[in-house]
Amino acid sequence: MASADQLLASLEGVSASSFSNEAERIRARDAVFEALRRIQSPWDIAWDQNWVNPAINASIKTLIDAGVFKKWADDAGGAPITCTKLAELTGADELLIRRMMRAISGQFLVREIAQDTYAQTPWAKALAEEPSFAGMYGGFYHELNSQMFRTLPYYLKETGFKNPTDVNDCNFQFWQGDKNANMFQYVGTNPRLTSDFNDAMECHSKYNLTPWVDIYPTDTVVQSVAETDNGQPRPLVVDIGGGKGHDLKKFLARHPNISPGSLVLQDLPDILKGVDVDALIKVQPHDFFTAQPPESQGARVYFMHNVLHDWPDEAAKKILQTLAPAMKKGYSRLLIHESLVSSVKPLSRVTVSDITMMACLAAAERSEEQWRELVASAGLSIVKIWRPVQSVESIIEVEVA
Ligand SMILES: C[S@@+](CC[C@H](N)C(=O)[O-])C[C@H]1O[C@@H](n2cnc3c(N)ncnc32)[C@H](O)[C@@H]1O
Repeated sequence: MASADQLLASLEGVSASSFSNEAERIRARDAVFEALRRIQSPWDIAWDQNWVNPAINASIKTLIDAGVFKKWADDAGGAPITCTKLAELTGADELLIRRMMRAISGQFLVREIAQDTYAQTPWAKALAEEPSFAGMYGGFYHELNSQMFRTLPYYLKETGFKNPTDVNDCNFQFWQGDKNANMFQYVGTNPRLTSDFNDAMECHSKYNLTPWVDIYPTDTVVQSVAETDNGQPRPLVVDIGGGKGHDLKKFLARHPNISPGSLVLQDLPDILKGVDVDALIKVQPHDFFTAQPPESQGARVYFMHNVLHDWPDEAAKKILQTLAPAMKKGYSRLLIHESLVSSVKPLSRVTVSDITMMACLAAAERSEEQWRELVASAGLSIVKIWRPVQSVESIIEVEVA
C-alpha cells in the first residue's frame, strides 16, 4: 500500500497533457473522480453539491460579467495578476473581486501563486478566448436550466412521481405557471436567451462531442451522384434544427469544394435571426412539424443533431413521419446524431443530459432499443449505427423502409 506521501507525489504534476490520447485522458479522469468519491465523506459530497456548486457558479458568472477573464487576457496578456490590478482593469470593487477570486481559487480554477496573486489555468484562458465557452455560464443555464432543476423535484412530487411525457404539460409549464408555451417557444421570444442557447449548443459541439464528419464517412455523401430536379441539383445535406450551423461548418471545412446550395441550414425563424454562416450555406427557416419545402425535398442527407432527444416519443415520431415523404427511397439518408444510453454503466454525460431533457421538455435520451422502436414507428429503418469509441454520441443512419 502506497503511503499518503507517495500517492500525493504521483498525482502532482498530472495534467490534461499527461496522456497520449483522449481515451487515456478520459479513463484517468474517471478513475480519479471515482477515487475522489471513495475518499470523500458523505458530508464532503453534500457540501460540494449544495454549497460549493451554486456559490462557485454565481462567482464565475459575476467575474465573467465584470470582464475579469477577458481583461486579464487582453490587457494583461494573461500573466499572473493581483486583484488590485483586476479591479483597476475592470472598474469593479476590489474587495468583491478578491472574495470571488479566493473562492474560485479554492476550487483550483485559477492558481494562487503568491498572496492575492493568481495565475491562469486552461479553464480561465478558455473563458477569455472563447465567447461560447463563457456562454456556458450565461442566461441559458442561470435563467433556464438551473430554474428547472429547482422545480423538478416539486413537480414530480405533485404528479405522484410519474415519468413525464407531455412536452406541453411538464416541469417547464409548472415552473412558468403557464401552459401556453414549451421551452423552445419561450426561448425564441427572448433574443438574449436565444443567443445564449445557440452559444451553449455551439459550445457543446466544440468541446463535448466528436465532430460528425469524424464519425460518418462524409466522402460517400460528396461522391454520390447528385440527384437533380429539372436540372437543379438537390441539396447534399439539410441540417434540420441546426441552430447556428456549426455542424454544416464542419462539413464545409472537410469538403470546401462543394457547389452553392448544397448545404441547407434549417431551424425556427427566431433562432436563425442573425446567424452568421458561409455564403455557400443556404439558411432556410423551417418548422420540422411541417413538410419539407419543395426545394429541400429529395436531399442526399437529412441531418438531425440532438434534435429528437428534445422530444418525447409521440412528438419525435411525428417529426420523423413528417420528414419521411421528403426522403427518396434508395438515395436519401437520415443521419440521427445522438447519444445512446448503454444498458450497463451508461456515460454520466448521457445520464445527466437525460435528466435535463426530462426537466426542460419531458423528453429523454434513448437506448439502442428505444431508437430502433422510434425509427420503425415512423416507417423508417436503420441501416447502421456508427458508434465511435470513447465518443459521447453515435450516428444512426436511417433510410426509407
Ligand atoms: C438541442 S438544439 C440542437 C441544435 C443543433 N442541432 C446542435 O446540435 O447544436 C435543438 C434545436 O432544435 C430547434 N427546434 C426546436 N423546435 C423546432 C421546430 N419546431 N422546428 C425546427 N427547429 C426546431 C431548436 O431551435 C434548436 O436549435
